[in-house]
Amino acid sequence: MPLLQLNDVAVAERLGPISATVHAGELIHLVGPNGAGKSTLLTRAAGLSSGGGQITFVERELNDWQPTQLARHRAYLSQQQMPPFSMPVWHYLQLHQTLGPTDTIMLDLVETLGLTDKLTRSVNQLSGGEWQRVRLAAVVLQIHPEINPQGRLLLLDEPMNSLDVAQQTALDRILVALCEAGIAVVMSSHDLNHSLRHAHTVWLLRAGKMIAQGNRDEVLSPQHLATAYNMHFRRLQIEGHSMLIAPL
Ligand SMILES: Nc1ncnc2c1ncn2[C@@H]1O[C@H](COP(=O)(O)OP(=O)(O)OP(=O)(O)O)[C@@H](O)[C@H]1O
Repeated sequence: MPLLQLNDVAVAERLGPISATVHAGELIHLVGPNGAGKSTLLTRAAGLSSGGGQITFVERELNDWQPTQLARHRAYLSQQQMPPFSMPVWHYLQLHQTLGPTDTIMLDLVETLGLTDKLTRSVNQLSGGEWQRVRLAAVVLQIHPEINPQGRLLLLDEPMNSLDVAQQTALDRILVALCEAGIAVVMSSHDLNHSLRHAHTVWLLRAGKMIAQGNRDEVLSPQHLATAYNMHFRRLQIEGHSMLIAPL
């Protein structure tokens, strides 16, 4: 039984119709050119925008969920925005925990994301990458299986934005651990080589339509990518890894 089922989902003329499924523990990368509809699809899947088609989440129509109940089951990270307020990092993180005594888990996560020395700093005095990591910690805490047994789904709009390579790797490890614990993750990305290496499933969008979905090796083929980006890609094998190169 899918965790999330999208049936002919559309948003005015901007998106769709798109049909796709998300299963527990699946790591899905949503890729495609600028304006393809990735953010629009994520807001629909998060229940934050409306439009045509039907979305079922945990066997119930998404429209039927109460916002507070939905917030216990899925977390959503929008694209980077600077904080419009002043508040210590630790306070911002505590606001996002829905259940139980959680300090140890919060501190572990904060350490993994390199934020331990930023806990008392105000969120509006962080660098762009530090604020992005605080926002990521907050949504991970919201659906963390050891804090919130109802957590099911994490939707992330370009989560790697502003993160250096070490922080990207730390986030990859966190996402793998969440998936192993049964959380499904759907994240948009512009880094095709990252998706080729880490995604379980790839959804490739262009102009609001899903042009391919499924196994990363099949979806991220030069043929599909040429359709999506109007560019010629080559796939090379380097030290056992498949890599995409777009010649100039
Ligand atoms: N609020 C809005 N009102 C009208 N059109 C919008 C709105 N937001 C986005 N669009 C349009 O919808 C289309 C899809 O936008 P969306 O932000 O979902 O794309 P995206 O794939 O996330 O792009 P990017 O990679 O640039 O972040 C684009 O043509 C965009 O201009």
